[in-house]
Amino acid sequence: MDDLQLNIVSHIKKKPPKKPKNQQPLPGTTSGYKFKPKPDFSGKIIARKRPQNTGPNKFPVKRVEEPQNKVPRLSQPSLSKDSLDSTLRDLSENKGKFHGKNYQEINDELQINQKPRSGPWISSLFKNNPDVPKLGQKAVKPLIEKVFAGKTFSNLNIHPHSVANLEKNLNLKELMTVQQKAIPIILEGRDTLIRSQTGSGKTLAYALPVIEALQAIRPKINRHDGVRVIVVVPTRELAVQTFDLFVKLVKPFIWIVPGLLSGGTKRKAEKSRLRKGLSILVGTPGRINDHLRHTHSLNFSKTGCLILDEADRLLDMGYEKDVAAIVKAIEDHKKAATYDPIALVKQTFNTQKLDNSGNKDQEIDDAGPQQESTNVYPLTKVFLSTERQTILLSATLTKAVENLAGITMQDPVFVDTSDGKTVVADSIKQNKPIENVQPNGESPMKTITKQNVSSELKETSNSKKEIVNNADDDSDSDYEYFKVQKELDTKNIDVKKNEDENTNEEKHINESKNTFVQAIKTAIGEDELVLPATVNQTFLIVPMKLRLVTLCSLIIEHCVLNKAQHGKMIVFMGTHEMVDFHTELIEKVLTGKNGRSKKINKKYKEKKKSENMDSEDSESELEVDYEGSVEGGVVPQELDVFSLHGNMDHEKRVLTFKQFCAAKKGLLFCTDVAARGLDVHKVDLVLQYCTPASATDYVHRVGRTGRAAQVGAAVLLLLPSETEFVRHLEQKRIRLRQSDESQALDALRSVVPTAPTRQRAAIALQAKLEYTVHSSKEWLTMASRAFTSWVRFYSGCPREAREWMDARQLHLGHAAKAFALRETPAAVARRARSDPKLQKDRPNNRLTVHDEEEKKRPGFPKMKVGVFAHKIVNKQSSMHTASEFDSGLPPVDTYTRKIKKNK
Ligand SMILES: Nc1ncnc2c1ncn2[C@@H]1O[C@H](COP(=O)(O)OP(=O)(O)OP(=O)(O)O)[C@@H](O)[C@H]1O
Repeated sequence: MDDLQLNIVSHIKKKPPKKPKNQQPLPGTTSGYKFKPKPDFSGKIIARKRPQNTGPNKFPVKRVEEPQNKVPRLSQPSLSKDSLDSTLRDLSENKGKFHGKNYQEINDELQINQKPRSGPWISSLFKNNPDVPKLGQKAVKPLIEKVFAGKTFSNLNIHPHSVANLEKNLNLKELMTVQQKAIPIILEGRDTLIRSQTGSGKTLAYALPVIEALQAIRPKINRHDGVRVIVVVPTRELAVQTFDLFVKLVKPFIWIVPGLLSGGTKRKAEKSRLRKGLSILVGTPGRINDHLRHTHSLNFSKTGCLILDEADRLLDMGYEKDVAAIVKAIEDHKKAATYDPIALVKQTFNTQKLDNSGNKDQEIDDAGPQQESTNVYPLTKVFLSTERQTILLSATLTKAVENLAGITMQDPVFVDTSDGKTVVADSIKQNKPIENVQPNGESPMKTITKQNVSSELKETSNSKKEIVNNADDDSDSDYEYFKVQKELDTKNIDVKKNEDENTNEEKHINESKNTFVQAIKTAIGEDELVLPATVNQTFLIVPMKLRLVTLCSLIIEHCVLNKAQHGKMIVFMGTHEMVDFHTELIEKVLTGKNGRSKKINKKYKEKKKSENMDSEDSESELEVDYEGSVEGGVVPQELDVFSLHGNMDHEKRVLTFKQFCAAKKGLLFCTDVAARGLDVHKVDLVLQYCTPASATDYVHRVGRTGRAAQVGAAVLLLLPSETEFVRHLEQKRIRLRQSDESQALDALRSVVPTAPTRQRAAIALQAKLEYTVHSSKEWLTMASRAFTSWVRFYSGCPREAREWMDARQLHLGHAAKAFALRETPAAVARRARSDPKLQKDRPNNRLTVHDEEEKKRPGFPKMKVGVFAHKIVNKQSSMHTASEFDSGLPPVDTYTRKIKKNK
């Protein structure tokens, strides 16, 4: 890779390869070093081994006389016969170990003890890089969504206390488009599928009507009644954020109690919270399901509303089993509760009262006299019936969401807010009447069926059993069960329809159902994605070796030099190992602060600044910077660096998120775990350091900026081999502008003022980064781990993404440089293999995964992968999950076994 590498290699006695006699030298091969043509770099010749002081240098450097005591060269170990004998003895006695140390330890020691060569630092940073193509822009007209509706909350006819609370405590006055469209529909009690761009206020669009409907229930709801609303979100941070919003919204209605169940926290505390009772439950699917199995006080018999936020992500992440279990639990608990005649009579009585009066003064309230009148919404009646409303939301829809909608929703409405095709597609034109609960627990619709077509019902129940049995035989999954239920329901509706004299209405329903299906199909089929128009989207094509210095430059430019802005920046990376490594390295090198887990070699900490500081020679100035600034940083210490990924300790994760939200300036390195739903105030730059695996991921990552019509910027860092992704985005109507990569390093000159050019500044910074990484074994291990995880992530990307993420195009030697490593990829991989951390099993994001318990779970043992959607979705999903929680591949041993097998 470079000079240092060659020195290290020289220590390991290698057997010279056998040369066949009279062999002619290969073309492109000189006696000193070998050249090998690389197919990726369009005919360019790449030096595999760099010549040492041979040939003319592009940047002629002045050789400085080497002081004797400054940087000793590593001398070739001379082995006498005796020492060779003892070495061999040692090797045989210690099973491959050399003087009690294994090869890896010796190599690491060499790497750490390796001092920079005296004389000017010769860098290969700007050599042998592939050309950066200039991509022309295609004529793409992005879809635009109007964010604000131009109306106020008082236009919604909601409780005046809510309006006042929104205005005073949340500082929200004007309605957003999605809120204006969705809130009345949700209040009608209709199942709703909502698609609107990131940061467009979807959370409030469902939270507000749900609270409105709950506060209108009389007698007032009691926290011991059981959970009324369940909100399922894919990540813990989003759960915390959503819960916080509910807490703010229920302030005027203190009898409504929201609660949070998110993974990573103590189950005991959550259990006691559940025992006390919750009206609104916000949580991650795994944890909710966990409590369903272990906490008896969790009761869904009165749950009237199920909300699945970021529905596509929930399915992508492989949570379909958990979502199915939650839906099934609601239905089961509701069915079980219908056998309580007293509760039913009470419920029916209350519903009738609401129907008849709507006037609160006449109501009997257990909680005491009422102070004000309330509206009674159809959704309130849903809460008092055995019905359930389902709301699905996302900024991006997938086929899997359509399937989920088909299975879990009844007569749904589709709300899409993108301009030009704003739809509120209704599956029935008239509102579906909400049926009152009958004392026997059946809805009137079913009662009619019972009275009039008893034989039909017999047949139905037989067929129900039959189908359920079949489902048991075939696949025990809850989804199969729901599909069956759905079929039966449709059958019931058909029976009713046949009896209905009004055939015109039936036609009406069918037509409008088609409108809904059509609208969803169009939304998914057209494959068009919408991003806030206020986000300036650009991309930078940067050769592999320059990625790390470019990252530093962008951070300095944005978080340090840019005084006008708030300077909050999010950097998305592929794996959690990368996040950890970059957080520590950037913090150490740029700010000079020590991260949490570093145990830097004291020997190097005590290193003094170079004596050559005052030299006038610009080349040696670079040297000075390189040798002298390992201790301190290059930017002010105020820059706070945070990291967030799924492999972090829960408390640390939540704390980091809150700290980053509260910080005025800051830099967050994260995986895709932060890509969904997170609403961090005033993030003005999103940098995608690793290319996303899909256009959808791109949209959600970019969506962390430019929220609620604020201005933002998004930069996508691409390798020259990844440019196809820009075309892929253009097909989805996303337009990006190419930035000039030559200017991307400009900011570095401000931190290396002695450097005459930006290239020189980049070389100096790269040297500092490399020197830091090679200063201790911990650093080397961390860098190797990050490098290996990235290679695995890249080569394990979903098939669809291979169009732009082709692992065959990678130059791994260059990639190692982007992780500040000077070794060959093979040596890096060897170190990573010897790292015990990588031998561990992958975490799988589940709180309690007891195989035995899993087997006992009703419905799940025979769950088939891909029940929801076709196989590709599942394959992609495993990758999505991996990118968040892990390096992306199975544990090392499985991986190696696979490779061996393939060979
Ligand atoms: N009516 C409003 N007026 C002004 N700001 C609002 C309004 N409603 C919501 N917001 C703010 O808009 C921001 C984004 O809202 P929210 O997180 O609900 O967006 P979202 O559509 O769910 O985004 P994502 O798709 O990324 O999850 C929040 O900071 C929220 O406080």
